[in-house]
Amino acid sequence: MIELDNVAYSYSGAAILSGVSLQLAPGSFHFLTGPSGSGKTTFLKLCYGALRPTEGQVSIFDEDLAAMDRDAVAMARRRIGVVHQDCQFLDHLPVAENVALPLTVSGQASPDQADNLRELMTWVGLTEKFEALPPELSGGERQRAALARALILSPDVILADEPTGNVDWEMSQRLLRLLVELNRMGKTVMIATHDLMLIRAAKSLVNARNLRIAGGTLQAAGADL
Ligand SMILES: Nc1ncnc2c1ncn2[C@@H]1O[C@H](COP(=O)(O)OP(=O)(O)OP(=O)(O)O)[C@@H](O)[C@H]1O
Repeated sequence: MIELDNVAYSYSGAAILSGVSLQLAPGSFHFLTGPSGSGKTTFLKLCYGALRPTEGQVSIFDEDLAAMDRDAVAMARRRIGVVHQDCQFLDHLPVAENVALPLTVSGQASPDQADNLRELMTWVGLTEKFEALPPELSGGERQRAALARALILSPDVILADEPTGNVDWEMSQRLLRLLVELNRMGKTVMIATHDLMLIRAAKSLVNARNLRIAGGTLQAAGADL
């Protein structure tokens, strides 16, 4: 689905990642850990074409990112749901409109999708929050709304950047169960997280591959997780 081959990335000459190779196979489940500032968000951005590698090759759904123009990247992005670390809501729009925003932006809003939106809001447990504004949500509600927005275009791949940041353990487990359920439906999932307890909790639910970024390279995470 997504493949990185010997990828390097630098911000204005400052090297962040080098020699990174990975295949995200259909239906796979990955955790990505690493110290703060090690490059997890950068790695996810390379996976969904928000950044182009300084060296090496990124392929998204079998297309070489280097050969894709903005429209082609935008089309591919519709198949990748991203849960951003900071949620990135428009605070003046009700939660349901924020969740539906990818539909509106991609010109796909239709009456059918109103049902889809309702179903999704129910699935993440936010039926009561349709009309609420984002600042009125709790941390866990924000994270679930961010997940719903990432799913509104029925993506094949879900990339979640700290989806359980700032929520309690019960909510973390609830979010994990939602992501595992999506994986059981056949979706490819990658979760970047600092939360090693979450990774341990996932062991009984899903056969995940655990990766770690350290010293600018991507490695298999140790058995100590
Ligand atoms: N737009 C940018 N311009 C310059 N440097 C950046 C930019 N974005 C990130 N960086 C730097 O790149 C490095 C990796 O950042 P990144 O956000 O990928 O790390 P992270 O592992 O996701 O961190 P955290 O766990 O704290 O979210 C950091 O040193 C960061 O300061």
